[in-house]
Order: sequence, then structure tokens, then C-alpha cells
Amino acid sequence: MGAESVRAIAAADDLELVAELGSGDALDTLADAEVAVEFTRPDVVLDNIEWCVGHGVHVVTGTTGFTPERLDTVRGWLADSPGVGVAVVPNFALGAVLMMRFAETAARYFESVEIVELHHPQKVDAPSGTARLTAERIAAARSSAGLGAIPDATSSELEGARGASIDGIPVHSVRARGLVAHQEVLFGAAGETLTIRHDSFDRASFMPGVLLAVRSVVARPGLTIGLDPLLDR
Ligand SMILES: NC(=O)C1=CN([C@@H]2O[C@H](COP(=O)(O)OP(=O)(O)OC[C@H]3O[C@@H](n4cnc5c(N)ncnc54)[C@H](OP(=O)(O)O)[C@@H]3O)[C@@H](O)[C@H]2O)C=CC1
Ligand SMILES: O=C(O)C1=N[C@H](C(=O)O)C[C@H](O)C1
Repeated sequence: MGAESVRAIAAADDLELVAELGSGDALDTLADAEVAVEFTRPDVVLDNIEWCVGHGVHVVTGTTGFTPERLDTVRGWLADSPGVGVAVVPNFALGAVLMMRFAETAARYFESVEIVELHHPQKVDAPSGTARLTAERIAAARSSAGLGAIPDATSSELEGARGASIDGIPVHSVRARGLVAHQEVLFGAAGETLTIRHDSFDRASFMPGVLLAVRSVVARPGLTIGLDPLLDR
């Protein structure tokens, strides 16, 4: 993603690429940058954000592994640097953003829902950040609609067979050679199902969203979560 972003930024007429960093490089190289695009690993992303916020560099990150607690940590740093913006975007693909929006809309109408996310086998985290955010949004929509727990009579289970539970929504992770990034949200009600599916077949799918976030974050101090607030403006 870093290499793909470097190519996209270098090709954009209104942006200037000032640095490219890997794991062996000092963050000081970023001091002249207005915005840092951060695609690394869940175990290092917070240190990178802390450095950037402390040095007045806006951040666009797509790195996964963000929990509500980690987001609160970022909010705390931003409170001390009120002019700085950080955009944490679990999925930059427009279709994925819409898939989450449509799933949130459908959530109130269906008794059952499960998420299946499918990725390439190099992915280090499970479930995906996209699945996590989708589950959180579906759970919030179900709760405001007064829906209770998802019906499930399972009383005996091999551990993991029913997936991970995120805010009560079952999430299943598949890793297979040949996949890039895919997700299905399966809704069920009496006599019908609705499946909302998104497929990224190429990492080029993420670049329009990365560029949109880079252009937007400088005018959005504080924390922005997901691409949704940046669309339709
Ligand atoms: N939001 C979105 O739309 C998307 C998000 N992602 C997420 O982005 C993250 C990265 O994915 P991906 O690019 O596939 O992963 P890769 O493993 O291909 O790349 C990770 C990169 O992070 C670099 N890195 C590791 N540690 C540091 C550090 N301390 N400082 C600077 N750079 C570091 C590595 O550099 P080096 O090679 O020098 O070691 C490596 O190039 C994952 O969390 C993934 O889930 C992925 C796709 C889309
Ligand atoms: O690791 C990936 O590849 C991806 N990671 C993000 C996630 O975890 O949701 C976004 C996309 O699914 C690709």
C-alpha cells in the first residue's frame, strides 16, 4: 500500500511527494511534510501517529487494528495539538465505503446478520479493519432500532466455528491465495436473505480514497474515522 500510495501521490498534479519511509527510516524525514500517509502494521501505527501529531504533521492512515481504546489514545494526542488532523480509514475503496453504508441501512430490517471477510494470506490481522467497522455500525443501527440478540441456538461449538463476535455480530475471516480484499454482509429474515458484497481485485481501488483523504485532512482538525464524512461534500 505504501508503494502504491507513493505512485498515486507522485502522479497527482496538486500534490508533492516529499519523502518515502520504510521500517528502517527515521521519522525526522517527515518534518517538512504537511501530510503523512501511513500504511504499516497494527503494532507500530500508534507510535507513528504520536510522532506526527506532536510535530504538527497531519496523518492519513489505513493501517488496521484500531479499537475504541486506541482511537481514544489518538484523540488524547490531538487534544494537545488542536490544529492537527488524523484520518483513520479502515477501507479507502469507494465500493467498500458504500457497502458499509448500505449494510448500516439494511441492519434495522433483518433479524440475522453475519459478516464474512476474505483476504490474501499475507494479511497479519484478523478480522479486517473493514469488518470491525462494519460490525460496529451494524450493531449501533440494530441497537437504535431496538433489535435484540441475533437468533442462534448453538449450544455446543468447536471454538471459532461461529466466528469472532464484534459487538454481538459474528465475523468470519477467510485467508486464501488469489484473494485481494473482499467482504460479504449476509442479512436474514423470515423467508429471505440479502447479501451485500464488495470486491477489491486490485490495490488501485484504494488510491482515489487515499488522495481524497490527503486533500481533505488538512482542513479537518481532530479525528476523522472512515471515508464517509469526506464523501458527498
Ligand atoms: N485502509 C485500506 O484501504 C487498506 C488498509 N490496509 C492495511 O494497511 C496496512 C499495511 O498493509 P500492506 O501495505 O499490505 O502491508 P505490507 O506488509 O505490504 O507493508 C507494510 C509496510 O510497513 C512498513 N513498516 C513496518 N514497520 C514500520 C515502521 N516502524 N515505520 C515505517 N514503516 C514501517 C514496512 O516497511 P519495510 O518494507 O521497510 O519493512 C512495509 O513496507 C495493514 O494494516 C493493512 O490491513 C491494506 C490495504 C488497504
Ligand atoms: O490488509 C489488507 O489487504 C486490507 N486491509 C484493510 C482491512 O483490514 O480492512 C482494508 C482492505 O480490506 C485491505
